[in-house]
Formats: sequence, structure tokens, C-alpha cells
Amino acid sequence: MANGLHLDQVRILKDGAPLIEIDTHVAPGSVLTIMGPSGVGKSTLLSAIIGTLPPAFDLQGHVRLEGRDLLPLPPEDRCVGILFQDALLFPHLSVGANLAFGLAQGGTRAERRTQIDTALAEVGLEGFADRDPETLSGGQRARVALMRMLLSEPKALLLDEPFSGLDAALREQVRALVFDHANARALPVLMVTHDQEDADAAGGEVVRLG
Ligand SMILES: Nc1ncnc2c1ncn2[C@@H]1O[C@H](COP(=O)(O)OP(=O)(O)OP(=O)(O)O)[C@@H](O)[C@H]1O
Repeated sequence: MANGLHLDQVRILKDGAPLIEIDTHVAPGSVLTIMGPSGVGKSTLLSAIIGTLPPAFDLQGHVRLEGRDLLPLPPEDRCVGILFQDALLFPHLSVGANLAFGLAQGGTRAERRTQIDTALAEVGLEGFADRDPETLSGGQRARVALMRMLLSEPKALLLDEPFSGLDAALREQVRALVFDHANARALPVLMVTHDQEDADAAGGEVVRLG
């Protein structure tokens, strides 16, 4: 079936030697969790999907998203959103300007401002548009990073240990928020984690590499 994210016989080689092999499908609105020891190639797999595979690696197989073959496309055309462990915001820009980076070009200034305000309200951050990212808590930064990514209207979401920098209570909250938003948009989600609780909370299939 064309829907969702397909990794068809994907093999990644490092300096010519096989590193990982994976053949799987993530349906819209579901989460596939990838676990495995450090260095096995989990982050490398995500970089292959977003189109930033370092030159030491070779990729074989196919990655398809909603029926489109991703590998020939440049990163900016792949429509894949990613969140990392550190919710990296541009420190010299306001929260609103950070969010504007996620927005497609076009629309009036007022329309863009409305989209930004609506996104902030969706995650309980009304009135935060003019704030300096440095003044936000870890959980607030994670929310802004989530909305910046979602404003770019991705068709799939990749998560690379995105909750591991947060303390336990916050981790649970942010995790639920990310999964809820992904589910509401019927996005296929591929999550890399070391944490069994993340995998349990995701509730989907778990693939163990290595
Ligand atoms: N840019 C790079 N150039 C060459 N080798 C790299 C590069 N990035 C990572 N590696 C190597 O590729 C292998 C896979 O790394 P990767 O970061 O994908 O592992 P991982 O499973 O995500 O590990 P961790 O759980 O520690 O994050 C490791 O041996 C790593 O040292």
C-alpha cells in the first residue's frame, strides 16, 4: 500500500561494510520504535531518510513516503520532520521568528502572525511569540520545536531521542503532546530511543537493531 512510510530493503553500509538492514512500513498515525545498542546506526538511518547521510555511508534500497520515492529528492523536498534530543531553537531569534522558519512562504504578514499565534495557543504558549528562546524552560522549548516542525506540514515525523533531555514528569507530558499531534495529523512516526517507557508509551511495533 502506498500510504505511510516504507523502508524497502534499506541497507546502510559504512566504509563498504554492512551496518544495518531494515525492511518495514509505518502506517499513517502509528509509531514504529527503533531500539538498539549505541553505535548500531539508528541516527544514521534517520539521516538517510531526511537526506543528510554523511559521505562515509552508502545507502541501498528504497524509502517511500505516501508513494513518493524520497531518495532522489533533496532534503528540503522530502516533507519529513525531525525532532532531536535538544530542542534546537535559533537563539538570536524570537519564538515567533523561530516558528516562522517552519512556515511555507506566502501569505500576508498578518496571516503568518495568525498561524504563529494559533500554533502557540495549541501548545498552551499564548503570548509567547515575542519571547527570547533563552527565557523558556526545557518543556516550553520542546513545544516550540514541535510546532515549528509541524508548521512545515511534514508528511512523516522522525524522533531521535527527543525526550531524553527532559525530567520524568515533563518527559511524559511532552511525549503525549508529540504523539497526540502526530496522531491528529495521521503522520507515520519513526522514533529512535533507548528508553523502554518511550516504546511502551508509543504502543506500536518495536524493531531492535544490532
Ligand atoms: N559522520 C560520520 N562519519 C563516519 N562515521 C560516522 C559518522 N556518524 C556516525 N558514524 C559512525 O557510524 C556508526 C553509527 O552511528 P549512529 O550515530 O548512527 O549510531 P546510533 O545507533 O544512533 O548510536 P547512539 O545510540 O549512541 O546515538 C557509529 O560507529 C558511528 O561512530
